[in-house]
Amino acid sequence: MEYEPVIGLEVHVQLNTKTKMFTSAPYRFGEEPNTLTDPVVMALPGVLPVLNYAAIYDTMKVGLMFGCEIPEITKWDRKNYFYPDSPKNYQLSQYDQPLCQGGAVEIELASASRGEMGAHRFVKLTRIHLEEDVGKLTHCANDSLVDYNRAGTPLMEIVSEPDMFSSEDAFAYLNSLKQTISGLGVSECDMEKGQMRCDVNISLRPKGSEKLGVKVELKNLNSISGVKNAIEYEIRRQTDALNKNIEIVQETRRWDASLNVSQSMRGKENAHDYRYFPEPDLMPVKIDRALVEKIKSELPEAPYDIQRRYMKDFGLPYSITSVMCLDYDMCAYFEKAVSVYNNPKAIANIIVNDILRELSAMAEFGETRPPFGECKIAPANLAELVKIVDGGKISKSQSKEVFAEMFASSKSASQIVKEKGLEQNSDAGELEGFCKDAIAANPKAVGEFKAGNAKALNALVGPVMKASKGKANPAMLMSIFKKLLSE
Ligand SMILES: Nc1ncnc2c1ncn2[C@@H]1O[C@H](COP(=O)(O)OP(=O)(O)OP(=O)(O)O)[C@@H](O)[C@H]1O
Ligand SMILES: [Mg+2]
Ligand SMILES: [Mg+2]
Repeated sequence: MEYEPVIGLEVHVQLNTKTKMFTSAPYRFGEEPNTLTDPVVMALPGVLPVLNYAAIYDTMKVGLMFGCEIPEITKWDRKNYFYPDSPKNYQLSQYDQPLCQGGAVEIELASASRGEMGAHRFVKLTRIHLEEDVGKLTHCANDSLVDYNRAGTPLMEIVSEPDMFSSEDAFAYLNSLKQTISGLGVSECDMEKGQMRCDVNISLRPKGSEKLGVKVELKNLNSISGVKNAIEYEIRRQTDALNKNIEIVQETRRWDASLNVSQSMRGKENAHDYRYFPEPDLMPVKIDRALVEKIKSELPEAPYDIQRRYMKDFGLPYSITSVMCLDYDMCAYFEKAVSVYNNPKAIANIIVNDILRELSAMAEFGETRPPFGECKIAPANLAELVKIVDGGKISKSQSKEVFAEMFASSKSASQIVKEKGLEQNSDAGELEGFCKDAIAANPKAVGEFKAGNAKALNALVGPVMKASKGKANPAMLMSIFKKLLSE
C-alpha cells in the first residue's frame, strides 16, 4: 500500500528579553553553569513569579505576524512532571487559554532550478503559547550534570496543525519561521545555541485517506537538517512496519543525530499525565485591545511580500530578492539607495554581491557577519557610484576599485574618482579632435578598416588613448570613429 506521511511540528523559540519569564535574572548563552539563577529560578520556598511583559509583547508580535487571533484573556497553568531539568516539579506554561490562536506560516518549496521561485503555500498553526525553558542536563558516564542557567528563560511554543506532508515541507516551514521571527528581532533563532528547537510529530496514513494515523513524537531536534533526516528515517521505519503488519504505537522517540536513527524513549503519554491546573500564583492576563492594534500597525512587511514586491516593482531577479528579503536592514538600505538614484538592478547587485561579500569577510571565523548597518558606504553614496558608472564617467572595472575604497574609507564615489584621477574623458569635442589626428596619422589602418577589417580600428584607438592619457571614454571613442570613418 502507498502511504502518505502527515507531520505536525512543535517549535520552541527562546525570546531574547533582558530578563527571564517570571523573574529578573538574566539569560545569556555560554555563561559559567548555574551563575544566572536566583531564588525564583531555583524555586526556593516562598518565592512568587512576576510576569515579564516584554515576553508577552514579543510573542504577540510573532503571533500577529502569522495572523493569529489574540484572545481577550490568556492564563497560566502548571504542567506537572518530575525531572531534574526543572527544580520545581512543574513547568509554568499555558494550557487551554494560550496567548495566540490559529494563524498560518507561508512556506516556499524548492523549485526545479535554483534561480526560480518555488511553489508557495500556508501551513496552519494551532496556537502559540508562552512557557518557561528548563535547565540543561549533561549526561556523563556514571552521572548527570545540571545547569539551571537556561531555566526560566521565556520560551514560545509554536504548535502547527498536522499540515505538512514531507520532509521538504518541514524544512521550508522551519526556514520560514526562522526568517520571520529573527527578522522581528525577538530571537536570533540560532539552533546551535538552542534558541530554536523542534519536536516532530509524524504519522502515516493510506494515500487518499482523511483519517490521521497513530503519531510518533521525536523530541528536541536541534538542527534543520536533523529534522529533515529524522522525518525521512521515520517515514522509512513506519512504512516498513506497516508493510509487515506491525502496528505503530503512539510513543516518544529520541533522535540520535550521530547514528541517524530514532530510538524509543517512552510510551503513550497524553495531556492527562501532566495534571495541568491553573497557576494559583499568577493572575490571568487581560490583553489590551489598543495594544494589539498598535503592534499590528507597526509590524514589518512579511519577507515573502517584500520579495514579491521587489520582483514586480523593481524587476529584480528571484535569486537576488531571496537574499535581500532575509534582512530588513538590507531592504531599508536598498530602498534608500534606489530613492536617490533609480537603477534598482545595479544597486541590488552591488548590495547582494559586493557589500555582502565584504561584510562576511569582516566576520571572525565561525561568527555571523556584522549587521548591514555597519557598512561604511552610505546608501546615497552607493547610489552615486551607480550613477557615475551609468553616466560613463568611470568604467565598470574602475568601479570595482572605487567600491573597495568606499567600503574601506566611507568616502564618496566622486571624491575617490577625483583623488585617484579615474574620471574618464567624455568631452565629445576634444575626443573628436584626438580621433581626427589619429585618422590623419594612420592612413594604412584607415584603408584596412574601410576594406572591411574591423580590427584595424585598434591601431587608431591606441594613439587616442595615448593622447588622452588613458582616460578617453571607450564607448564614445568607438561611436566617434565609426561616424568619422563612414563619412
Ligand atoms: N496523527 C498525527 N500525525 C501527525 N502529527 C500529529 C498528529 N496528531 C497531532 N499531531 C501534531 O502533534 C502536535 C501535538 O502537539 P501539542 O503541543 O498539542 O501536544 P503534545 O505533544 O501532547 O504536548 P507537549 O509535547 O508540548 O507536551 C501538533 O503539532 C499536531 O499537529
Ligand atoms: Mg507541545
Ligand atoms: Mg509534543
